[in-house]
Amino acid sequence: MSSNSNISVGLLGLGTVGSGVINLIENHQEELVHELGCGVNVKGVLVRNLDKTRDVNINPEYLTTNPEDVLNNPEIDVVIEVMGGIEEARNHILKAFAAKKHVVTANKDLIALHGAELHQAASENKCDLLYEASVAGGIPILRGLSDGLVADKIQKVMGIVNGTTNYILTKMDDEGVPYDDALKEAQELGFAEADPTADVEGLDAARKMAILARLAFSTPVDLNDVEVSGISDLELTDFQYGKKLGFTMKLIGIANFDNNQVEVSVQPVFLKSDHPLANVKNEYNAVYVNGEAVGETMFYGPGAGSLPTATAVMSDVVSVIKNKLLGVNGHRFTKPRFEKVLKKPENRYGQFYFRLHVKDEVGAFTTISSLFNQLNISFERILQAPIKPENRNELAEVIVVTHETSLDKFKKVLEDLQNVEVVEEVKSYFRIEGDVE
Ligand SMILES: NC(=O)C1=CN([C@@H]2O[C@H](COP(=O)(O)OP(=O)(O)OC[C@H]3O[C@@H](n4cnc5c(N)ncnc54)[C@H](OP(=O)(O)O)[C@@H]3O)[C@@H](O)[C@H]2O)C=CC1
Ligand SMILES: N[C@@H](CC=O)C(=O)O
Repeated sequence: MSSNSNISVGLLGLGTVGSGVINLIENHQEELVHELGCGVNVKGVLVRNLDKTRDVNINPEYLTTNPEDVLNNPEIDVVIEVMGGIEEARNHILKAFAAKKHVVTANKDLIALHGAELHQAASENKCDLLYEASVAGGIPILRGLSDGLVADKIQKVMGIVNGTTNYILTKMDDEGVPYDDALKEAQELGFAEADPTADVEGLDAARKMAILARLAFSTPVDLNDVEVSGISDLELTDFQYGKKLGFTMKLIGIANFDNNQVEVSVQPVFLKSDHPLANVKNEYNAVYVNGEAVGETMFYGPGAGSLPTATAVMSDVVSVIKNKLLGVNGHRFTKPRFEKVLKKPENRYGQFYFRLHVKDEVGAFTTISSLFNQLNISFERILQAPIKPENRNELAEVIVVTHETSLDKFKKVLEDLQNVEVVEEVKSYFRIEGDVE
């Protein structure tokens, strides 16, 4: 320990999250002292550009472009990685462990890909590795799973785990803001990743769902096991039909575990308007966790942004320091309990929405209905409208809302629709969620 009064931390990164961490350390020092019995100091901050104007109060002497000034600084006990990226961050963290420093990170890209390796390195060096901020920003969801619900058997985790896309979808749906403008706002507010493709294509949410599924189900889910689709090619027409049908569009992560089989996906989903997640707006996230004993729980809060994310980082820093002060190794990684078995499509169920462009001719509708009937997929709702008045006799837009069916039947009917002559084009299709169960 650097001294028996204050504890020193070093940061890798001083952007949106790093600045929030500095702010919290400065403005909540009394809370930290009360909780820990000592203060928390910052003794080194790695940045890329020393000349950048920073809106945080940091002694310029502590800024450096040399990672060794943090990783091998004998005064620093805890390294906080908030620089993002994968390879460099991974190397820095491995070096920090080798120098017997504990690590707190907000980096879901890294944990989703190299979590097992980093846990191993932490264990070998008797160091802590904590990453509460990596999933759902300011919501203490990882601690909720690993502490609060640790004695339960978790069956389902479902939620909105990306702030940027939720912000974009809310703006598009509620205010009709065009996609590009809404994305720009989310970037300006510091919610988006350095490359926002990861947000809008669903990859950021997929990384978080992989981390959640591993922790909730104790099975080694990989990023590759998560089926992903994003929001970048959504059309306003579907939002409009959604409104008519009482649905709200959200990017939803779904992870289920039953009979020791797992399924994890991230996709734009139509939520029925009474679904509790339908009213989670802007950068807010919410995660449902269903456990065998506890039943339904919901975790809700800001999923991105400087101070909310810094709160999660600092909760880990406080845990690590408490472990240090108590002289215990708080590294809580346990090997997965269950071998990974992915659920087969015939055992996965959902309700679906299709938007079809159909040739407006006699018998077309009967042909389409028969494709669904052959697979025993029944309809909950059907809407039909001409595409444009001048095309009245050529194409009609048909919206089909099915009852629940298996994923293999959904895939089969989708293929059949794409191959039948009366269907000019399958314009879009989405999963629908009615209940949390
Ligand atoms: N923004 C958010 O709301 C959330 C972000 N996260 C995660 O937190 C991490 C940080 O995100 P965020 O703060 O938004 O990112 P920013 O892009 O705002 O900040 C990154 C910081 O790291 C520094 N940096 C980046 N690469 C290097 C490098 N190679 N060498 C030295 N310094 C480097 C930058 O230096 P410089 O300032 O000189 O350019 C900058 O200070 C990411 O892993 C992100 O996924 C997690 C939850 C929420
Ligand atoms: N880009 C992420 C930041 C937090 O993890 C998001 O928008 O959720």
